[in-house]
Amino acid sequence: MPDQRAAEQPPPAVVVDGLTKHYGDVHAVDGIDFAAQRGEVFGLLGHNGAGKTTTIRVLTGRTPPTGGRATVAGHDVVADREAARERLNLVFEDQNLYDRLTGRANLALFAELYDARPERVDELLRRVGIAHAADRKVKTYSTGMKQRLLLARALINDPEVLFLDEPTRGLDPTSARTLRAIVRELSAAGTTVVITTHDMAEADELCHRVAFLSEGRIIALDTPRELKLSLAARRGGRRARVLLDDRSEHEVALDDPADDRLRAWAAEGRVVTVHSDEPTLADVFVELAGRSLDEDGQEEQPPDEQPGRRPWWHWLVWPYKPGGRR
Ligand SMILES: Nc1ncnc2c1ncn2[C@@H]1O[C@H](COP(=O)(O)OP(=O)(O)OP(=O)(O)O)[C@@H](O)[C@H]1O
Repeated sequence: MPDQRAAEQPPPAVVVDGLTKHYGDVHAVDGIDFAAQRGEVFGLLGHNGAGKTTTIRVLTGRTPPTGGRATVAGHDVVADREAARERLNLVFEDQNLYDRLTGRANLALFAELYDARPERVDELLRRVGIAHAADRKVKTYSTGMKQRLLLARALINDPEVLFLDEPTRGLDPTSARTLRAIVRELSAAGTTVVITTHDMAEADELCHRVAFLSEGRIIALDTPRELKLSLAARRGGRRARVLLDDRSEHEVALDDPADDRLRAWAAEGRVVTVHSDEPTLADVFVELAGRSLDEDGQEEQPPDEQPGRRPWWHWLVWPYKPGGRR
C-alpha cells in the first residue's frame, strides 16, 4: 500500500525549498528546490560561479539565505541553525588546519570541541589512512594528507549530513580513491553526502543523483544513469559498433527491437568486441549547459591524468567463445 510505504519513509536529510542567495545584483542562488535522502550521495555540478559553493554555504549555516527555506537533518538552517550545525559537518576549500600542531593534536582539539570520545581521534586517523603520520606536524603533510585530515575532522561528530566542496581537487589518484571509498562507506552506513565537483566521471561514479546548476538555477536533476539514457534517447537511441570474428564491423541499434543482429551474432559466438556509444555525464552537461566544464577557465588535465574519465566510445569486451553458444 503506497500510503503505508510513504509513512515508513524517513524524512529527507536535506530539504531545499525555493532557496535564493543574492549578493547585490548577483543572484548566486536563484530559487532552487531539491531533497536528499538519508544515505544518498547527492552531487551539485556546474561551471565556476554556478552557485554550488554558495548553496553549501547556506545549507551549512555559514551565510543566511536571501529567501526560501532549507532544513538539514530536520532542522531549519536559519531558525534552528545551531541544532542543524550539530548534525552536519563539512570539508571546504577555505578551511584551515593548525599547521604547527600534529595531525593527532588537530583532531584532539576538535574532539574536545564536539565532546567526542578521545579514542575517536585514532579511529579516524586510521580510517582516513594517515595514522602513520599522526605525530607529524601538519605543515609537513602533503595536500592529500591535509585533505584526509580535514575529512577525519569533519567526521568527528558522526554527522548525519556531510558536505564536501570539491573534495578530490588536487589530490593524487590514490588519495582520491581513498576519499571516494570513504564516501561510499559513509553512504552505506546512512550518512547523506552532498558533494560539489567539476569532475563528471567522479560524479557519475559516486553520486546517486546529481543536480546541474547554471547561473544559480537547477537545469537538470536525476540519477546519472537516467540523465545519460535520456540523452541517448534524444539522439535516437543507444548504438553500438560490433566487431565480428571475420573482422567485419557493424553498427547496431540497441534500443530497436527490430535490430536483433547483435543477439544472433552473440548466439553464434561470433562477437569479438562491442563498442558502446553511451553518452557520458559530461556529454549531458554540454547539451544542457551549452558548453563543457573545461570551457570556464578550468585547467584541463591531460587525458591520462583524468582518473576514471571514459572516452566517448568505450569498449566492452564481449565474452567471445569461438564456434559455440554461450
Ligand atoms: N561573498 C560574495 N560576494 C559577492 N558575490 C559572491 C560572493 N560569493 C559568491 N559570489 C558570486 O556568486 C556567484 C556564485 O558563486 P559560487 O562560489 O557559489 O559558485 P560555484 O559554482 O561554487 O563556483 P566555483 O566552481 O568557482 O567554486 C558568482 O557569480 C560569485 O562571484
